[in-house]
Amino acid sequence: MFENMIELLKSGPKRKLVFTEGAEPRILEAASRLYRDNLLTPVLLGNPDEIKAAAAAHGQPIDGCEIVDPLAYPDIEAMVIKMVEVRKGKMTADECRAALKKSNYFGTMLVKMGGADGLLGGATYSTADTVRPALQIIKCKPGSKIVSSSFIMRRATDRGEELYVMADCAINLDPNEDELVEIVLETARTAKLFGIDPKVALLSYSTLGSGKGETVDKVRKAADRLKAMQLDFPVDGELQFDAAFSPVVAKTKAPGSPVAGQANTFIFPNINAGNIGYKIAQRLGRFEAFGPILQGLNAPINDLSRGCNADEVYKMAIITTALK
Ligand SMILES: CC(C)(COP(=O)(O)OP(=O)(O)OC[C@H]1O[C@@H](n2cnc3c(N)ncnc32)[C@H](O)[C@@H]1OP(=O)(O)O)[C@@H](O)C(=O)NCCC(=O)NCCS
Ligand SMILES: CC(=O)OP(=O)(O)O
Repeated sequence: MFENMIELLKSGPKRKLVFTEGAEPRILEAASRLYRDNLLTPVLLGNPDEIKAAAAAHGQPIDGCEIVDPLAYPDIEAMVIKMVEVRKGKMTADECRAALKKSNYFGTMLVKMGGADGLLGGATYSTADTVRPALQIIKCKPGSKIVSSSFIMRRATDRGEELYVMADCAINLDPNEDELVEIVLETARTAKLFGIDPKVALLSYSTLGSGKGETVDKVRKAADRLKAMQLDFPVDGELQFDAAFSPVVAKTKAPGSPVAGQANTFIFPNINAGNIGYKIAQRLGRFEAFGPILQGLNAPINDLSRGCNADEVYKMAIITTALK
Protein backbone atom coordinates (compact mmCIF):
# COMPACT_ATOMS: atom_id res chain seq x y z
CA MET A 1 0.00 0.00 0.00
CA PHE A 2 2.88 2.39 0.73
CA GLU A 3 5.30 1.37 -2.05
CA ASN A 4 4.11 3.95 -4.63
CA MET A 5 4.01 6.74 -2.07
CA ILE A 6 7.51 5.91 -0.82
CA GLU A 7 8.80 5.80 -4.39
CA LEU A 8 7.23 9.21 -5.10
CA LEU A 9 8.74 10.80 -2.00
CA LYS A 10 12.18 9.30 -2.58
CA SER A 11 12.38 10.35 -6.21
CA GLY A 12 11.07 13.96 -5.98
CA PRO A 13 12.40 17.07 -4.24
CA LYS A 14 12.16 16.72 -0.45
CA ARG A 15 8.86 18.08 0.88
CA LYS A 16 8.60 19.66 4.34
CA LEU A 17 6.08 18.29 6.85
CA VAL A 18 5.28 20.20 10.04
CA PHE A 19 4.83 18.24 13.27
CA THR A 20 2.99 20.35 15.82
CA GLU A 21 4.14 18.26 18.80
CA GLY A 22 7.90 18.44 18.19
CA ALA A 23 9.09 17.19 21.58
CA GLU A 24 6.71 14.20 21.76
CA PRO A 25 8.73 10.91 21.77
CA ARG A 26 6.50 9.17 19.16
CA ILE A 27 6.93 12.16 16.83
CA LEU A 28 10.70 12.23 17.37
CA GLU A 29 11.00 8.52 16.59
CA ALA A 30 8.93 8.86 13.41
CA ALA A 31 10.69 12.09 12.31
CA SER A 32 14.11 10.56 12.77
CA ARG A 33 13.09 7.52 10.71
CA LEU A 34 11.44 9.64 7.96
CA TYR A 35 14.62 11.67 7.50
CA ARG A 36 16.87 8.60 7.67
CA ASP A 37 14.73 6.91 4.99
CA ASN A 38 15.16 10.00 2.78
CA LEU A 39 11.40 10.59 2.53
CA LEU A 40 10.87 14.16 3.71
CA THR A 41 12.22 16.97 5.87
CA PRO A 42 10.45 17.03 9.24
CA VAL A 43 9.81 20.47 10.73
CA LEU A 44 9.50 20.05 14.50
CA LEU A 45 7.65 22.82 16.33
CA GLY A 46 8.50 23.70 19.92
CA ASN A 47 11.26 24.91 22.18
CA PRO A 48 14.60 23.82 20.61
CA ASP A 49 16.23 22.95 23.97
CA GLU A 50 13.24 20.81 24.98
CA ILE A 51 13.13 19.06 21.60
CA LYS A 52 16.88 18.32 21.63
CA ALA A 53 16.73 17.08 25.23
CA ALA A 54 13.75 14.81 24.47
CA ALA A 55 15.48 13.47 21.34
CA ALA A 56 18.66 12.71 23.30
CA ALA A 57 16.69 11.10 26.15
CA HIS A 58 14.94 8.79 23.66
CA GLY A 59 18.04 8.11 21.56
CA GLN A 60 16.56 9.66 18.41
CA PRO A 61 19.01 11.50 16.14
CA ILE A 62 17.24 14.53 14.65
CA ASP A 63 20.13 16.23 12.81
CA GLY A 64 18.20 16.32 9.54
CA CYS A 65 15.09 17.88 11.08
CA GLU A 66 14.33 21.59 11.14
CA ILE A 67 13.28 22.97 14.51
CA VAL A 68 11.07 26.06 14.62
CA ASP A 69 10.04 27.78 17.84
CA PRO A 70 6.69 29.60 17.47
CA LEU A 71 7.65 31.80 20.44
CA ALA A 72 10.86 33.01 18.76
CA TYR A 73 9.85 33.17 15.09
CA PRO A 74 11.46 36.20 13.43
CA ASP A 75 8.66 36.74 10.85
CA ILE A 76 5.77 36.49 13.28
CA GLU A 77 4.35 39.95 12.47
CA ALA A 78 4.06 39.07 8.76
CA MET A 79 2.22 35.93 9.85
CA VAL A 80 -0.15 37.96 12.05
CA ILE A 81 -0.96 40.29 9.14
CA LYS A 82 -1.67 37.34 6.83
CA MET A 83 -3.81 35.58 9.45
CA VAL A 84 -5.92 38.70 10.08
CA GLU A 85 -6.47 38.92 6.30
CA VAL A 86 -7.43 35.24 6.03
CA ARG A 87 -9.81 35.40 9.02
CA LYS A 88 -11.69 38.27 7.32
CA GLY A 89 -12.72 40.26 10.40
CA LYS A 90 -13.34 37.18 12.57
CA MET A 91 -10.10 37.61 14.59
CA THR A 92 -8.23 40.75 15.62
CA ALA A 93 -4.45 41.12 15.31
CA ASP A 94 -4.12 40.55 19.07
CA GLU A 95 -6.23 37.38 18.86
CA CYS A 96 -4.13 36.11 15.94
CA ARG A 97 -0.87 36.93 17.76
CA ALA A 98 -2.11 35.01 20.82
CA ALA A 99 -3.28 32.03 18.72
CA LEU A 100 0.07 31.87 16.90
CA LYS A 101 1.86 31.18 20.18
CA LYS A 102 0.25 27.73 19.96
CA SER A 103 1.86 25.28 17.58
CA ASN A 104 -1.45 24.14 16.02
CA TYR A 105 -2.22 27.66 14.72
CA PHE A 106 1.43 28.48 14.03
CA GLY A 107 2.00 25.29 12.03
CA THR A 108 -1.17 25.80 10.01
CA MET A 109 -0.11 29.36 9.14
CA LEU A 110 3.36 28.08 8.19
CA VAL A 111 1.67 25.84 5.61
CA LYS A 112 -0.62 28.69 4.49
CA MET A 113 2.41 30.95 3.92
CA GLY A 114 4.28 28.29 1.93
CA GLY A 115 6.91 27.58 4.61
CA ALA A 116 5.95 23.90 4.60
CA ASP A 117 4.02 21.51 2.36
CA GLY A 118 1.76 19.90 4.94
CA LEU A 119 1.10 19.31 8.62
CA LEU A 120 0.54 16.34 10.90
CA GLY A 121 -0.68 16.84 14.47
CA GLY A 122 -2.90 15.29 17.08
CA ALA A 123 -0.56 12.97 19.00
CA THR A 124 -1.48 15.04 22.07
CA TYR A 125 -3.82 17.74 20.67
CA SER A 126 -7.46 16.63 20.33
CA THR A 127 -8.90 16.27 16.83
CA ALA A 128 -10.93 19.45 17.30
CA ASP A 129 -7.82 21.45 18.24
CA THR A 130 -5.83 20.00 15.34
CA VAL A 131 -8.52 20.46 12.73
CA ARG A 132 -10.10 23.80 13.75
CA PRO A 133 -7.10 25.95 12.61
CA ALA A 134 -7.14 24.13 9.26
CA LEU A 135 -10.87 24.77 8.82
CA GLN A 136 -10.44 28.44 9.71
CA ILE A 137 -7.24 29.15 7.75
CA ILE A 138 -6.76 26.57 4.98
CA LYS A 139 -10.50 26.09 4.29
CA CYS A 140 -12.28 23.89 1.74
CA LYS A 141 -10.80 23.29 -1.69
CA PRO A 142 -12.77 24.67 -4.66
CA GLY A 143 -15.91 22.59 -5.23
CA SER A 144 -16.09 21.26 -1.65
CA LYS A 145 -18.60 22.52 0.90
CA ILE A 146 -17.30 20.55 3.88
CA VAL A 147 -14.15 18.95 5.17
CA SER A 148 -14.69 15.31 6.12
CA SER A 149 -12.39 12.39 6.87
CA SER A 150 -11.82 8.74 6.22
CA PHE A 151 -9.80 5.87 7.67
CA ILE A 152 -7.99 3.26 5.61
CA MET A 153 -8.32 -0.01 7.53
CA ARG A 154 -5.73 -2.68 6.80
CA ARG A 155 -5.24 -6.25 8.06
CA ALA A 156 -2.81 -8.88 6.86
CA THR A 157 -4.34 -12.31 6.24
CA ASP A 158 -3.15 -15.65 4.82
CA ARG A 159 -4.72 -14.56 1.51
CA GLY A 160 -2.94 -11.19 1.45
CA GLU A 161 -4.01 -7.78 2.59
CA GLU A 162 -7.60 -6.82 3.52
CA LEU A 163 -8.33 -3.13 2.85
CA TYR A 164 -11.46 -1.16 3.71
CA VAL A 165 -12.39 2.51 3.96
CA MET A 166 -14.55 3.99 6.74
CA ALA A 167 -15.99 7.52 6.90
CA ASP A 168 -16.71 9.97 8.48
CA CYS A 169 -15.41 8.82 11.84
CA ALA A 170 -13.79 12.06 12.97
CA ILE A 171 -15.12 15.42 11.77
CA ASN A 172 -18.82 15.91 11.01
CA LEU A 173 -20.99 15.16 14.05
CA ASP A 174 -24.31 14.49 12.32
CA PRO A 175 -24.01 15.03 8.56
CA ASN A 176 -27.23 15.94 6.76
CA GLU A 177 -28.33 14.39 3.46
CA ASP A 178 -26.26 16.82 1.33
CA GLU A 179 -23.22 16.29 3.53
CA LEU A 180 -23.57 12.49 3.35
CA VAL A 181 -23.60 12.73 -0.45
CA GLU A 182 -20.40 14.82 -0.36
CA ILE A 183 -18.77 12.43 2.14
CA VAL A 184 -19.49 9.48 -0.18
CA LEU A 185 -18.00 11.24 -3.24
CA GLU A 186 -14.87 12.34 -1.34
CA THR A 187 -14.40 8.96 0.33
CA ALA A 188 -14.66 7.12 -3.00
CA ARG A 189 -11.93 9.47 -4.27
CA THR A 190 -9.75 8.68 -1.25
CA ALA A 191 -10.33 4.94 -1.76
CA LYS A 192 -9.07 5.21 -5.34
CA LEU A 193 -5.92 7.04 -4.19
CA PHE A 194 -5.13 3.93 -2.16
CA GLY A 195 -5.80 1.58 -5.07
CA ILE A 196 -9.18 0.47 -3.71
CA ASP A 197 -12.04 0.04 -6.21
CA PRO A 198 -14.84 1.51 -4.07
CA LYS A 199 -18.10 -0.37 -3.48
CA VAL A 200 -19.90 2.00 -1.17
CA ALA A 201 -22.45 1.09 1.51
CA LEU A 202 -24.33 3.82 3.38
CA LEU A 203 -24.78 2.20 6.77
CA SER A 204 -27.80 2.24 9.07
CA TYR A 205 -29.66 0.04 11.56
CA SER A 206 -32.06 -0.72 8.69
CA THR A 207 -31.64 -2.55 5.38
CA LEU A 208 -33.64 -1.17 2.44
CA GLY A 209 -36.70 -0.25 4.47
CA SER A 210 -36.63 -2.94 7.17
CA GLY A 211 -36.50 -0.29 9.94
CA LYS A 212 -38.11 3.11 10.30
CA GLY A 213 -36.89 6.45 11.57
CA GLU A 214 -35.63 9.89 10.58
CA THR A 215 -31.99 8.81 10.45
CA VAL A 216 -32.92 5.89 8.20
CA ASP A 217 -34.74 8.31 5.86
CA LYS A 218 -31.68 10.59 5.78
CA VAL A 219 -29.38 7.74 4.76
CA ARG A 220 -31.82 6.32 2.19
CA LYS A 221 -32.41 9.72 0.55
CA ALA A 222 -28.65 10.31 0.27
CA ALA A 223 -28.21 6.83 -1.24
CA ASP A 224 -31.08 7.42 -3.71
CA ARG A 225 -29.48 10.67 -4.88
CA LEU A 226 -26.12 8.98 -5.36
CA LYS A 227 -27.72 6.10 -7.25
CA ALA A 228 -29.30 8.61 -9.65
CA MET A 229 -25.86 10.08 -10.46
CA GLN A 230 -23.68 8.67 -13.23
CA LEU A 231 -20.96 7.42 -10.86
CA ASP A 232 -18.13 5.10 -11.85
CA PHE A 233 -18.57 3.02 -8.69
CA PRO A 234 -21.56 1.21 -7.13
CA VAL A 235 -23.41 2.68 -4.13
CA ASP A 236 -26.28 1.29 -2.09
CA GLY A 237 -28.13 2.09 1.09
CA GLU A 238 -29.48 2.08 3.57
CA LEU A 239 -27.75 -1.14 4.60
CA GLN A 240 -26.95 -2.74 7.96
CA PHE A 241 -23.29 -3.66 8.33
CA ASP A 242 -23.97 -7.40 8.10
CA ALA A 243 -25.93 -6.96 4.87
CA ALA A 244 -23.20 -4.72 3.45
CA PHE A 245 -20.37 -7.08 4.38
CA SER A 246 -21.57 -10.69 4.43
CA PRO A 247 -22.54 -12.34 1.10
CA VAL A 248 -24.68 -14.85 3.04
CA VAL A 249 -26.66 -12.17 4.91
CA ALA A 250 -26.88 -10.04 1.76
CA LYS A 251 -28.76 -12.86 -0.02
CA THR A 252 -31.50 -12.67 2.59
CA LYS A 253 -31.59 -8.96 3.37
CA ALA A 254 -30.67 -7.27 0.09
CA PRO A 255 -30.87 -9.68 -2.86
CA GLY A 256 -29.92 -8.00 -6.13
CA SER A 257 -28.02 -5.15 -4.50
CA PRO A 258 -24.86 -4.22 -6.44
CA VAL A 259 -23.04 -3.56 -3.17
CA ALA A 260 -24.51 -5.75 -0.41
CA GLY A 261 -22.20 -8.61 0.54
CA GLN A 262 -19.20 -7.02 -1.20
CA ALA A 263 -18.92 -3.48 0.18
CA ASN A 264 -15.43 -2.23 0.95
CA THR A 265 -16.21 1.43 1.66
CA PHE A 266 -18.46 2.06 4.64
CA ILE A 267 -20.18 5.40 5.26
CA PHE A 268 -21.56 5.87 8.77
CA PRO A 269 -24.69 7.91 9.48
CA ASN A 270 -23.00 10.00 12.21
CA ILE A 271 -19.75 10.39 14.13
CA ASN A 272 -20.87 8.27 17.10
CA ALA A 273 -21.34 5.24 14.88
CA GLY A 274 -18.21 6.03 12.84
CA ASN A 275 -15.75 6.68 15.63
CA ILE A 276 -16.94 3.69 17.68
CA GLY A 277 -17.07 1.51 14.56
CA TYR A 278 -13.51 2.12 13.38
CA LYS A 279 -12.08 1.72 16.88
CA ILE A 280 -13.87 -1.64 17.30
CA ALA A 281 -12.40 -2.86 14.02
CA GLN A 282 -8.96 -1.58 15.11
CA ARG A 283 -8.90 -2.95 18.66
CA LEU A 284 -11.05 -6.11 18.41
CA GLY A 285 -10.51 -6.86 14.73
CA ARG A 286 -6.80 -6.04 14.84
CA PHE A 287 -6.95 -3.77 11.81
CA GLU A 288 -4.34 -1.07 11.39
CA ALA A 289 -6.19 2.25 11.11
CA PHE A 290 -4.64 5.01 8.99
CA GLY A 291 -6.34 8.32 9.53
CA PRO A 292 -8.32 10.38 9.97
CA ILE A 293 -7.29 11.42 6.45
CA LEU A 294 -8.90 14.81 5.83
CA GLN A 295 -10.90 15.22 2.63
CA GLY A 296 -12.00 18.45 0.92
CA LEU A 297 -9.27 20.60 2.52
CA ASN A 298 -7.13 22.98 0.46
CA ALA A 299 -3.77 21.62 1.73
CA PRO A 300 -2.55 18.32 3.17
CA ILE A 301 -3.16 18.57 6.89
CA ASN A 302 -3.93 15.47 8.88
CA ASP A 303 -4.79 14.46 12.39
CA LEU A 304 -3.55 11.53 14.47
CA SER A 305 -5.40 9.58 17.11
CA ARG A 306 -3.89 10.35 20.52
CA GLY A 307 -3.62 6.56 20.89
CA CYS A 308 -1.22 6.32 17.92
CA ASN A 309 2.23 4.74 18.05
CA ALA A 310 5.44 5.90 16.30
CA ASP A 311 4.93 3.55 13.35
CA GLU A 312 1.44 4.99 12.74
CA VAL A 313 2.92 8.51 12.86
CA TYR A 314 5.54 7.42 10.30
CA LYS A 315 2.89 6.02 7.95
CA MET A 316 0.50 8.97 8.36
CA ALA A 317 3.41 11.29 7.58
CA ILE A 318 4.03 9.40 4.34
CA ILE A 319 0.33 9.56 3.42
CA THR A 320 0.07 13.29 4.23
CA THR A 321 3.17 14.24 2.27
CA ALA A 322 2.57 11.96 -0.71
CA LEU A 323 -1.05 13.08 -1.16
CA LYS A 324 -0.03 16.75 -1.49
C1 LIG B 1 -14.32 19.95 13.46
C2 LIG B 1 -14.89 20.73 14.63
C3 LIG B 1 -13.81 20.93 15.65
C4 LIG B 1 -15.36 22.09 14.18
O1 LIG B 1 -16.04 22.62 15.29
P1 LIG B 1 -15.97 24.13 15.75
O2 LIG B 1 -14.58 24.63 15.80
O3 LIG B 1 -16.81 24.25 16.96
O4 LIG B 1 -16.72 24.74 14.52
P2 LIG B 1 -17.30 26.14 14.33
O5 LIG B 1 -18.73 25.94 13.97
O6 LIG B 1 -16.94 27.09 15.43
O7 LIG B 1 -16.52 26.56 13.01
C5 LIG B 1 -15.16 27.00 12.99
C6 LIG B 1 -14.81 27.21 11.54
O8 LIG B 1 -14.69 25.95 10.90
C7 LIG B 1 -15.59 25.84 9.81
N1 LIG B 1 -16.11 24.48 9.82
C8 LIG B 1 -16.67 23.80 10.86
N2 LIG B 1 -16.93 22.54 10.49
C9 LIG B 1 -16.54 22.42 9.19
C10 LIG B 1 -16.52 21.35 8.26
N3 LIG B 1 -16.97 20.14 8.55
N4 LIG B 1 -16.02 21.58 7.04
C11 LIG B 1 -15.53 22.80 6.68
N5 LIG B 1 -15.51 23.85 7.53
C12 LIG B 1 -16.01 23.66 8.77
C13 LIG B 1 -16.67 26.87 10.08
O9 LIG B 1 -17.26 27.30 8.87
C14 LIG B 1 -15.87 27.96 10.75
O10 LIG B 1 -15.18 28.73 9.80
P3 LIG B 1 -15.05 30.33 10.00
O11 LIG B 1 -14.55 30.54 11.39
O12 LIG B 1 -14.10 30.74 8.93
O13 LIG B 1 -16.45 30.85 9.81
C15 LIG B 1 -16.12 19.97 15.21
O14 LIG B 1 -16.98 19.64 14.18
C16 LIG B 1 -15.75 18.77 16.00
O15 LIG B 1 -15.43 18.88 17.18
N6 LIG B 1 -15.81 17.57 15.38
C17 LIG B 1 -15.54 16.33 16.06
C18 LIG B 1 -14.07 16.16 16.41
C19 LIG B 1 -13.91 14.97 17.29
O16 LIG B 1 -13.97 15.07 18.50
N7 LIG B 1 -13.70 13.81 16.68
C20 LIG B 1 -13.58 12.55 17.40
C21 LIG B 1 -12.17 12.10 17.52
S1 LIG B 1 -11.42 11.87 15.95
C1 LIG C 1 -9.51 9.90 15.45
C2 LIG C 1 -9.69 9.86 16.91
O1 LIG C 1 -10.58 9.20 17.43
O2 LIG C 1 -8.83 10.62 17.60
P1 LIG C 1 -8.59 10.55 19.20
O3 LIG C 1 -8.38 9.09 19.51
O4 LIG C 1 -7.36 11.41 19.41
O5 LIG C 1 -9.81 11.11 19.86
